[in-house]
Amino acid sequence: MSVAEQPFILAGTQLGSRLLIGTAGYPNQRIMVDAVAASGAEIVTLSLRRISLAGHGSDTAQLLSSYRFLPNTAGCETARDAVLTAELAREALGTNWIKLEVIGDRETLYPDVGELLEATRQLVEMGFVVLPYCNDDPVVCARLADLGAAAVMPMGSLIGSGMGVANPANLELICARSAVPVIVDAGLGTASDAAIAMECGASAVLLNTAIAKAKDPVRMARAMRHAVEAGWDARGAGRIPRRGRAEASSPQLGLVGS
Ligand SMILES: CC(=O)[C@@H](O)[C@H](O)COP(=O)(O)O
Repeated sequence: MSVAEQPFILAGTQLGSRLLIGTAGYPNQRIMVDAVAASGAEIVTLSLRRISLAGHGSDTAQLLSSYRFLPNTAGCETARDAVLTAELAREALGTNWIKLEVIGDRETLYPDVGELLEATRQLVEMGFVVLPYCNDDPVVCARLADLGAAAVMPMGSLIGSGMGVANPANLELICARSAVPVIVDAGLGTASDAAIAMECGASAVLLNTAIAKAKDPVRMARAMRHAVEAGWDARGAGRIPRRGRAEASSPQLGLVGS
């Protein structure tokens, strides 16, 4: 079944696209808007720091008003900060969906797992739809799902690194076990990385830098759209097993001399 035929259900909402994209770091707003359109994404992330709370000017939220917003708690380092940021985002954007980032290390931007679990617990209790960015660790992902996260968002690799899916074996394990959708978030650098994430069994991918910092962001957004669809279809189609020997792809029987 192709992407178009099989809907993606996230927190009870049916979505046609399995690509979520970030809105930061584009050369200018026009390119950002065109890239978002080319990606086919329905959900865009917004950092609260970039939303105009004053409600004037062509801020990012106004330009993207036809999309579903996923505010994120980028820059938060404690559960307390993240909960406060989520409450402000709900007020500013009128959505209870939140991409939860609680960073534990400023150099690697790795999550602080303890604070992340605590923030998830509190936000779920407060009625938020929580989508936590987390380590590619099956135990952490299971704990987040147990706490009521609507999806888990394990890292492909370090945010902004473009290193792709650093640990496909972990990702396959997470996808095979997860009770909630798995959205691979961060580190994807090009279209093949997005396809690999989907082939590992992810329900969707979230990315920003690979598109925003590409030489041609609109073209890369289109490539990502196709890659996510191709990866989903390939996963559904079932890949052939890897073999350490050749096997003729054309039948040999009946050939003269065989
Ligand atoms: C947009 C967003 O939410 C980022 O914080 C996210 O983690 C994306 O990472 P990349 O920029 O590596 O795609």
